[in-house]
Amino acid sequence: MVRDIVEVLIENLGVKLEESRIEVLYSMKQIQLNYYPPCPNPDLTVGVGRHSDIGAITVLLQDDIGGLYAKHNNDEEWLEIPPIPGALVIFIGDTIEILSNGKYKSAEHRVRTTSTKSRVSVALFYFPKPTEKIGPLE
Ligand SMILES: O=C(O)CCC(=O)C(=O)O
Ligand SMILES: [Fe+2]
Repeated sequence: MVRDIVEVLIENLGVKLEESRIEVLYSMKQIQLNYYPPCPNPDLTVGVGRHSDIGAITVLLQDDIGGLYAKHNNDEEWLEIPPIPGALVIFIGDTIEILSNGKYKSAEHRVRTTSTKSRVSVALFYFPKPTEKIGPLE
C-alpha cells in the first residue's frame, strides 16, 4: 500500500523514477505504540505537541477516542481527524515535501488527551535509507 501511495505521488509530479530508486525512499520502517493516559485537565497537557513527521509516509491506526488534529492549508484552525472504524490515517512526511519541492505538504498534527479515557494509537513510520540524499526530484 505504501509503495502504491509513494508511486502515485511521484508520478503526479511528472517525474519518472526507477522502481529501485522509489523503494529506497520508504524502505526503513519504525513502529511506535502510543499510549495517552487520561488527564484531569487536558487543556494543561500536551498529548503530542504540534509537529510534522520526518519520514516519507506515516500510516496511523487510532482507536475510537479521538483527539487527533491536523492543520489544513496552514490555517489557524486545527481540523479534527475523527476516528473511523477500520480506517488508517496516512500522513505525508517531510521527506515527501522536500522531494516534491513543496508541492506536497507534510501536515502539521498534534494529539490532545481527554479527562476520562485513555487513548492508544499505532504509528508506522516509513523512512528513506539513512544513506539516501534527499532533495527536490528532477
Ligand atoms: O497518536 C497519534 O494519533 C499520532 C501520534 C503521532 O503523531 C506520532 O507519533 O508522530
Ligand atoms: Fe506524528
